[in-house]
Amino acid sequence: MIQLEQLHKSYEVDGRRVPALQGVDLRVEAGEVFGIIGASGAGKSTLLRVINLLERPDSGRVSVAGRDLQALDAAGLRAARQKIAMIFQHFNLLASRTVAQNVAWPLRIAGWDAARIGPRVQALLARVGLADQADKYPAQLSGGQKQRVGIARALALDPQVLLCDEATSALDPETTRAILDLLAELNEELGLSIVLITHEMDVVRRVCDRVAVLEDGRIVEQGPVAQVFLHPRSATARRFVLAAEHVDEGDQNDDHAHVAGSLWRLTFFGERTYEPLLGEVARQANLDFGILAGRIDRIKREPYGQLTIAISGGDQATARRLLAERGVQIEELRA
Ligand SMILES: Nc1ncnc2c1ncn2[C@@H]1O[C@H](COP(=O)(O)OP(=O)(O)OP(=O)(O)O)[C@@H](O)[C@H]1O
Repeated sequence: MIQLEQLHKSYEVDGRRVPALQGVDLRVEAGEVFGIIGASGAGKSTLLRVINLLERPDSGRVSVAGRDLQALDAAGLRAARQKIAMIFQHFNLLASRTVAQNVAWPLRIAGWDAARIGPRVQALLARVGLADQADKYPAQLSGGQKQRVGIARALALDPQVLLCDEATSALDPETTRAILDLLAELNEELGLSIVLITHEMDVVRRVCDRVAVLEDGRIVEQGPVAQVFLHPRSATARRFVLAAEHVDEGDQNDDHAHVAGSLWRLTFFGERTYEPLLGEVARQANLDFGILAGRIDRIKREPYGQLTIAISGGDQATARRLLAERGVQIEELRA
């Protein structure tokens, strides 16, 4: 669906070239929700804006739905962009227009008849839960409602791709969740491919299928969210995961240094997460364990659990075998 090859982009700042993208290769499949996570200045916005050529790369190829965007003339690019919609952190609504007029905007620009615009706008507003807000002005709406207007406007011309530029960063946690749920529904209902950029791993965990970690204009890690979230390989990915878990690694290491026994990190995935595995294995292997840290939650819809335990006594080899047989992944943090 989206294929980016060897993208390079730099900006000129005070006579110096500042690199923003340094050889990015990325493929997003049709119907996928793809997250790009990175710190401030990593190049996320630049990368997102290259996908619809709002930003032209210095070199590299951009192809969307099988079309090479750089080969299109102005009219061709305008047509292609109708299928690549975008929503923004600060919503970018027209303050002097009503909600309905904001949503109608792309339809008017695309030359729709007035008679078709009204029903289309009503249907879009109903879909995002704003059927009764059509005549309000943006200033009269909450942040979450403004983003819903942004989403309705983005969907107006039936896009194939939705680019989300930190779309929930200005929202509180509850509203963030509601907007992410809406995006997930639209992804499923419409088969819409979504690319979102964020600096929050929790956003990735809730909605994305795959994620790429961007650092200094380069992708340092990418893969399915479960893999990157539960077993991050790069220092950057690890930092984002720890931030999402509200864990201070230094404090945690200090705490664990005072605990006797072996330290294991266990990862459960899928429905097994809720089974009473640990007690059963401890009894069979005749060992004692204490839980030092842990979390049970979901990655998109899949439950997972990750527990750090201290083990003493018993038969560790048997415990290891029994856990592995039950699909639990074991990392030995300390023998
Ligand atoms: N229009 C511009 N002119 C000059 N430099 C720019 C411009 N846009 C981005 N940059 C620089 O390019 C680099 C990447 O910026 P970009 O905005 O893509 O990163 P980001 O990961 O989206 O950061 P943030 O989360 O802070 O928005 C940074 O060094 C930034 O200062």
